[in-house]
Amino acid sequence: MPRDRRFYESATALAAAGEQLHQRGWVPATSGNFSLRLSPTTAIVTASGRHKGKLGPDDFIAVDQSGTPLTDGKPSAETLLHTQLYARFANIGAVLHCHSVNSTVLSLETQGSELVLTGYEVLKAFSGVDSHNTKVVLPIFDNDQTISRMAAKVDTYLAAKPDCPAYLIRGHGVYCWSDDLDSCLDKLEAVEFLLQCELERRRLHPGQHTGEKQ
Ligand SMILES: CSC[C@@H](O)[C@@H](O)C(=O)COP(=O)(O)O
Ligand SMILES: [Zn+2]
Repeated sequence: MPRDRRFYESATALAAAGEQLHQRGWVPATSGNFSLRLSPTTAIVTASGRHKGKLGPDDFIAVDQSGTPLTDGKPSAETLLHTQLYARFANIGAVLHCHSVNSTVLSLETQGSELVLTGYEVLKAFSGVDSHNTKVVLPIFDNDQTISRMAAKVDTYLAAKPDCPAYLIRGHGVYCWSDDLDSCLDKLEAVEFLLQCELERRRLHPGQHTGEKQ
């Protein structure tokens, strides 16, 4: 597949997003991966092992829906976690994966398989949520170096709960998706804000784990 104008425009947009996310401390030490949909069945994803705050045009690979590379290079080790979202949700155009301190610590400190968020005005940043009184659930999947196995668990969950706004991987980070890159960045910012609020509450009330389902 040739790297066309759409490929390079997408690469440029993702590189700028990576710089911003790195400045916020959400993609330390080459962690994280990003993608944008190129067509109904293809996407551009970050190359594996690159520093996500210093991405250049050669640090991106086009892949098909099964994660097979269509251009030269090695796509992210977690490509399948991106392509499965494009396959499941025909309307989405962007996926961001980050390793913030908040998502890493909170997913480790939460014993159950779900983090329940309620009472926060910022929940309204998620589509379909119109009140702070709503309960929004972020599932937490156990980390697994076999990505296909983790992707299967994520897919089963999302098939049952298609309104899920994002998910956490225990001790690892967060995956977030949306219509386009700008709205995905906004959503990620909302998720990170809410995770920080939950962590602060736990610091204020140690022993009282709020927002946690066993
Ligand atoms: C630097 S450790 C993080 C990796 O193991 C992985 O979780 C990650 O997010 C980046 O992997 P990558 O293959 O570069 O997309
Ligand atoms: Zn990761």
